[in-house]
Amino acid sequence: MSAPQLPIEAFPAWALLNDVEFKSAEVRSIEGKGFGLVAKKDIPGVSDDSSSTEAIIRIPRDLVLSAEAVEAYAKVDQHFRQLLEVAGHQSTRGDILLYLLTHLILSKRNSSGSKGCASTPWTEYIKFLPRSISVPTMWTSEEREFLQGTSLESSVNAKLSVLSREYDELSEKASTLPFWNDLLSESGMLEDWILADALYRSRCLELPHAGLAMVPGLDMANHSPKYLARYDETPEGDVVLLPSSGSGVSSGEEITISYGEAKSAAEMLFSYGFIDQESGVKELVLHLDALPDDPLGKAKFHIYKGPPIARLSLTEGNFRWHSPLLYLLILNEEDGLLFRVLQENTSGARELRVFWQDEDVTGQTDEFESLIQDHPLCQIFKLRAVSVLEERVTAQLEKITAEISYGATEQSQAANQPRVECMLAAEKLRDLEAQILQGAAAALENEKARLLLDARVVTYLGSMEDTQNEQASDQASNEDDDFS
Ligand SMILES: C[S@@+](CC[C@H](N)C(=O)[O-])C[C@H]1O[C@@H](n2cnc3c(N)ncnc32)[C@H](O)[C@@H]1O
Repeated sequence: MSAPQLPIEAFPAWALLNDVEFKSAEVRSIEGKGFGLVAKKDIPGVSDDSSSTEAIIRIPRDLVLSAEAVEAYAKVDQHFRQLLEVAGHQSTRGDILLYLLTHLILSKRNSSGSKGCASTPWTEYIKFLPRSISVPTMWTSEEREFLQGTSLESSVNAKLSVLSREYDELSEKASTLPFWNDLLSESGMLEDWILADALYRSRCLELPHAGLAMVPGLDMANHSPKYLARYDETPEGDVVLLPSSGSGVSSGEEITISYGEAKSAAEMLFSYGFIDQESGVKELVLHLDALPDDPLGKAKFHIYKGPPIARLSLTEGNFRWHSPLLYLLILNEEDGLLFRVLQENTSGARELRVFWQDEDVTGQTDEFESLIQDHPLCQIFKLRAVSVLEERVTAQLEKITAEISYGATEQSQAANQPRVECMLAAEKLRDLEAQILQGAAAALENEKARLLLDARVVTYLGSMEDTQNEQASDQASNEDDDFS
């Protein structure tokens, strides 16, 4: 059974009952975006004295779903307290997800008349939230195939594996609690966990004091790069939505906020389920593997604690890349990179450590770009990094430009058919990423050509060639000897 929903017409009553002030905005349906906030009168812009700027909406502190609110709920509900004790306290996200899951379950059980956990304003509020969110973790497996060749192909599959593992761990930990054991064994619970994650990802924001949080009412605001409002916390901890510029908002206009100005198309689709047409951010993340036949590959991935990625960006035609890991991946033992397993004197535990030019750099594995700076072969190392990245970019470009068959058609709104909107979102991502990869391939080719002209690289490659020629002639004369 899926959790029941309330019509949005019931929202003003919920807001009134819970002291949420909607002074100059209301929730309305917005074409192609679900619900959104719309100005119900002209809203003046920010005045010079910002303390006199009137809030568009105000949400009392008690309704904000933050780490603090989860703890407070655990104090009033013993079932939730037990769940939090066995499976919570690992991250704010994890605790908020437990709260959302509890409230999704609660909203179903209340409607079927049985007892559950203590009700809160979120028990009703959660019924206004969508049950299907356009983030790719909620796409069907056929719809996810549209992402083939994009940077989201592997990330979405990896995220789904993590969600499934998280749910198994939760069920395992809660199996000692009869109340939760019964509930979590019901069918459809993994889907509710995936829904809770999608709700959190697409609606959570960072407040200056409360930290990561979900704010009912404010989370009805849609995103625009030309946003008209911003949120803040008052000294009392209430959350307010304020006009963000001097020009204010006209009556009937949609009141948008910014979900982050530097997010790439893939990040927007992954977290919010749409790609912002107007965004100028052209960025792409590529996952990196160990180089083929690198005997140190496993050790490098073990010791490197950052994400195994290369970040590519195109800004006004200028290409940049950033990948601390890549500089570690291209170094070898002959260059002066060494791994050692050391034993801790006190605990006896064994620990892997990495050395560069005999210096222990275990704590600096993301600093190899600067660690190699003074090395005589620095330009050679850079050439290796650029060549490896160019190969990775070319391989991705081949994948992304390969034909994929779209099962969706204009009539595909029929049950179980892949949805056209998923196909269109994936196509948009594919086009944007192909553009970035093409720009990257051309720029890396130029960077490689420039490095190949560097005097130190020319000397080094020349000396390598001489050595190879000598070895070849030695081998040839040995072979002559053999035949004589
Ligand atoms: C914080 S909620 C905003 C309220 C939401 N529209 C609703 O109906 O509940 C974020 C979600 O709104 C939608 N959204 C926000 N801004 C959008 C935009 N510019 N274009 C399309 N969808 C948008 C996306 O589905 C996103 O996951």
